[in-house]
Amino acid sequence: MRGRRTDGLGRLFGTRVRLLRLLAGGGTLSTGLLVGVQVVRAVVPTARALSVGHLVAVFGRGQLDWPVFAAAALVAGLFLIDQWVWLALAAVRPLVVRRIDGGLRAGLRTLAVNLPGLDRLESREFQDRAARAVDVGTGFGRERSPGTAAVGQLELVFRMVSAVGATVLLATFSVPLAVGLLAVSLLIRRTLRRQWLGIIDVLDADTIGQRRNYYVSEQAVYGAAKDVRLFGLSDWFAGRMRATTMRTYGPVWRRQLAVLRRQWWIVLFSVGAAVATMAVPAAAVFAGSLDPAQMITYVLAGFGIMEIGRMGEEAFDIEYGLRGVEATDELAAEYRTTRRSGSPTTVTPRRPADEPGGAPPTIRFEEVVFRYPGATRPVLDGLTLTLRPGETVAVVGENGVGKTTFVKLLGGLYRPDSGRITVDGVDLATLDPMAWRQRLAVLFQDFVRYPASLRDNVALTAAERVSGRPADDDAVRDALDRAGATTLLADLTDGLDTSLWREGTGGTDLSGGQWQRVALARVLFAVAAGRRVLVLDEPTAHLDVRAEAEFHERVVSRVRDATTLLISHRLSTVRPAGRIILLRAGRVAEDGSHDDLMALGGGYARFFTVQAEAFAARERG
Ligand SMILES: Nc1ncnc2c1ncn2[C@@H]1O[C@H](COP(=O)(O)OP(=O)(O)OP(=O)(O)O)[C@@H](O)[C@H]1O
Repeated sequence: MRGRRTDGLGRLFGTRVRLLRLLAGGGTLSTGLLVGVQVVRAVVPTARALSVGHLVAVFGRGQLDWPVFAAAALVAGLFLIDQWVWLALAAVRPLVVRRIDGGLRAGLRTLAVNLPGLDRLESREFQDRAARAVDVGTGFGRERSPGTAAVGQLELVFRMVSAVGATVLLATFSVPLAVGLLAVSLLIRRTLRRQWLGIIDVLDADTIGQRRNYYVSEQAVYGAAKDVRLFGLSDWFAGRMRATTMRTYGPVWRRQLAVLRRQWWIVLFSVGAAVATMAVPAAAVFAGSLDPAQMITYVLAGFGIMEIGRMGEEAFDIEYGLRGVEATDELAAEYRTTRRSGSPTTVTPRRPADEPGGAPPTIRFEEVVFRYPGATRPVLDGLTLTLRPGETVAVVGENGVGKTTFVKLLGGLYRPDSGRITVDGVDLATLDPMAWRQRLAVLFQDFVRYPASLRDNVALTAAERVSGRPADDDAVRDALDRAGATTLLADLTDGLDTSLWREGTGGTDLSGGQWQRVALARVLFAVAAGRRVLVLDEPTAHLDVRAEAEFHERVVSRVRDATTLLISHRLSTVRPAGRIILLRAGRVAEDGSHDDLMALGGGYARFFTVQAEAFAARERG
């Protein structure tokens, strides 16, 4: 809970102005229309009070002439306008809201994409803020976002204008009554706001609610669909959902009950204000100082003032959406600070890396130490290693020893805590990260299955090859062929144009092994496009035995002019590599050819023997 409401008036005013400024992002025409509608809504109550009073006055003359009809038409017209503005509001409001939210999200997207490393992106702080910034908070069945907050603020401004207009009108009869009614109404509003908005703090502090959505949608419907059916997990999911719903809404319901119990004095004040609104003008009529027509005008003006005491939805819109605006501002400010301070995630362009297509570089890890944020132990702990241009190096080691982490550091996705990584003698930290990455082609263990055509799935990661012109289909076919996906291509009815997005229209899906071949073709295409460091993290994990056996011959040995880094637990993938490195405890424990390491009789030899025995046993069995 942040206690924003106890902050000073200056800050409150500042945030309100910030919300109004957001309206500029809603588009000139739509925002202009919205303002127009709000002006009409603000004017209607006072105009209605005057027009009804006027109608009664002209009616009282006892003649059915044109002034009577004109006054009646005015009252009816105002009634109709009041109805129509709602229609206009329903059309324009969402447009303005979407535009404001879209603009803020686009800014956030740019910010996230431009953060060069993953460390900031993965930090809990960043993720909390990003989640808050794009949260549409459907807690009370109504969307709340920065856009709705800005529009709500505009609505509130005009509700105030409307109340002030009614106050001025009533003040022509009685200043104390007008000012008193306005003061009581504002007090009621302030109290209601304080009472009800506490609920937003309860919802806001709730991260379990987000997990609730996880049980309902993401996992239950798609990701875990097979498990749910095969293991009969639907009751488990439903139970988790019920439990998290109770944890989320239990406190909210208790808070709502507590607020309702405290409404008695608000009722008293409201009834008192309503009685005064009617009794004071009525007394003046009895005293002969006011005629009945004027009395109606002033009574209606009084009720017009009291309208501001009603806390509309806009108060929730403002308060909830403000959290998104604040989170967006905090992210933007933090990003600016990061740029200025030149911290490890700075995006300031530095020395250009060599262009793609040159010779493979010499890469050195010098005493590199790296620990994930929040982790107790370093994953890499004094890693020293040189990758010479054009060599094929296999990296092996137990699960979790840090092989993928090593690749992430090589890609500049994280920076070492100490030590350094050099590229042809130049510290990687001083290179332009984007340019450096254009020299790498990395197939991660958890490669991405892009919802796009087969052609795009292969060609899109070498954007420098295809940007501005259509992908070279021969090069795409060649990459697919080398990845062993020729049969797959032949089987697809639309060839390279086949959409691999099953959820999309006419799309198809592939098996795990087929996807792996497509992902492999992607990095081979990138190497053919000039990338000079090829990294293959478990590239044979999904392949069948024959494809695995052919892998070195078909794929690795045909890679020219690039350094190849192979990470695998499979001996047939690792063994033919010219050099094998065993990682242990965050450093290089063994380094040499297969024969060297077998002769050493250390960890690699044990790893090899266990696998070879298991394989032989399988063959015998
Ligand atoms: N983003 C992350 N944040 C925190 N810890 C992480 C993160 N990614 C990996 N780790 C931890 O770092 C360690 C090394 O992980 P890494 O993925 O590099 O291992 P690996 O050697 O590639 O393992 P495997 O053989 O199972 O693929 C593990 O203990 C893992 O839990």
